[in-house]
Amino acid sequence: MTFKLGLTGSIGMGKSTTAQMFRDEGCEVWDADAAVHRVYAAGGSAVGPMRAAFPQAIVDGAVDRGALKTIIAADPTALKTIETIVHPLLKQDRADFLANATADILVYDIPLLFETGGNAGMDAVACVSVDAQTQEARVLARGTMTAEQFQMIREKQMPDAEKRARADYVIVTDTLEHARAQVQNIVSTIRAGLRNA
Ligand SMILES: CC(C)(COP(=O)(O)OP(=O)(O)OC[C@H]1O[C@@H](n2cnc3c(N)ncnc32)[C@H](O)[C@@H]1O)[C@@H](O)C(=O)NCCC(=O)NCCS
Ligand SMILES: Nc1ncnc2c1ncn2[C@@H]1O[C@H](COP(=O)(O)OP(=O)(O)OP(=O)(O)O)[C@@H](O)[C@H]1O
Repeated sequence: MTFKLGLTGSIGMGKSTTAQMFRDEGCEVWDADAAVHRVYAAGGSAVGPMRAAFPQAIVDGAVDRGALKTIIAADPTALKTIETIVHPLLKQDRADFLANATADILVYDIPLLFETGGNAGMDAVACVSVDAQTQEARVLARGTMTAEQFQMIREKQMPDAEKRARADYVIVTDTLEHARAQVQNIVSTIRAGLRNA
């Protein structure tokens, strides 16, 4: 039997770092942000429809994320249009992952899991969380977004408190050691359940 665990959390809360910890425990991970990178790349399935909607976002045959962020900052409705184009294209990528997966626990790292109703297809959901100041400091330290761009993205996401309330597991990402211990606990609990199923 295969267990599907959704992994979600607001921007910069530590999803990617925590997803790697699940890989270290032998889980296989489908990463929605990485899938977006694949469809945006030259030759990717998003390039044609994105060119039609936002010609200025195409640079060297690929969707350019810097250009997209400028477009989103100038037009608050642009992100919705992008989602309408991109989200259906991720379905094939995700189906390919499932068809090739062999691990007992499959982790779906999806920032907008609750927002898109994707939690319905999961056996359980884990949410990464840390205090708002740490979240902002971590995102701005990456140097890929301005404070305004960060606030705009955060406002479009379900509040952290609501995500935590809806999740089966909350992983506090205050330190790497603490997060890893929580991941190991979750994996042990799920594997014990699989053995007894
Ligand atoms: C907004 C974009 C240009 C920012 O690119 P950038 O490389 O700076 O950031 P990255 O892609 O790593 O995303 C960082 C985080 O932003 C948040 N985020 C991204 N897209 C969205 C969105 N549509 N709504 C709310 N939050 C979002 C997530 O928490 C994500 O983990 C990019 O994320 C994008 O094109 N988003 C639209 C596609 C989408 O909906 N992706 C979400 C995964 S399903
Ligand atoms: N448990 C942790 N302890 C300390 N630092 C952490 C922890 N988890 C993540 N971080 C740090 O926080 C930053 C953001 O982490 P990460 O990229 O994993 O977040 P994310 O949720 O995937 O981000 P985004 O939603 O923007 O894609 C990184 O600099 C990472 O090193």
